[in-house]
Amino acid sequence: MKALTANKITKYFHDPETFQVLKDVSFDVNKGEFVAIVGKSGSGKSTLLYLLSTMDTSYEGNIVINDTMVTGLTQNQLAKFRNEHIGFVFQFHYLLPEFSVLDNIMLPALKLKKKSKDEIEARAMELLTLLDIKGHETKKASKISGGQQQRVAIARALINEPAIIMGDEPTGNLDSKNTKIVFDIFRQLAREKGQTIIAVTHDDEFAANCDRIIEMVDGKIIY
Ligand SMILES: Nc1ncnc2c1ncn2[C@@H]1O[C@H](COP(=O)(O)OP(=O)(O)OP(=O)(O)O)[C@@H](O)[C@H]1O
Repeated sequence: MKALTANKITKYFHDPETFQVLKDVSFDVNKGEFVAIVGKSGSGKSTLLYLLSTMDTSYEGNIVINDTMVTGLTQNQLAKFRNEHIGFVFQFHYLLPEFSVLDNIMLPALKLKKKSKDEIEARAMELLTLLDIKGHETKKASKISGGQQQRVAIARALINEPAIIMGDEPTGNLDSKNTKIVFDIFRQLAREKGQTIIAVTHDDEFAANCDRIIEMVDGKIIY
């Protein structure tokens, strides 16, 4: 079963001059697959992930996620779709700095309103334990280290049990011990819960242990 299909994705940037950043990119990702996107700096990985995550809607081609054609949806429809189906871990994790670690993790689930506040808090505490950040839950997000913030962003991405988790260098700020913790969590989510993981990474070992590697060169998939 397909979790995501990208069909003939082409994108241009026009500043300072017109430049084709993605060239007719097509691929599928299966449900429960753990995929790494690799390639040299500037090859278009982050741009592609940004489109797949539905945050950027200016491209040609189309994207289907969980049987929904997301290309063409309105911004309101996309915001709702993202909160329900996609978890994000981006390089700049966009935590709310003045909110506590716990509130940051709980927020997407409180917005979704599918579970009670107590259930959401219990799940957030489980994630804190899993990611080895328990004990920091009442601190402001701005008052913990970069690596801890990264793990809070991962917990936040997982709270709604999204069908797809997308990460741009999800382990970029982490030491090898925490990289392994995060990798193992992703591995387990894909195997046991059928969640699909798509991660842009520069970490060769991380990529080599994924189910599949998608390699980009100059805006095209070559492998
Ligand atoms: N907003 C933008 N306007 C114009 N050009 C851009 C913009 N964002 C990215 N680019 C250019 O598009 C190309 C691809 O960028 P992208 O960030 O997708 O690469 P990447 O493979 O993710 O690189 P890295 O591994 O360094 O993160 C680069 O040449 C970059 O300079």
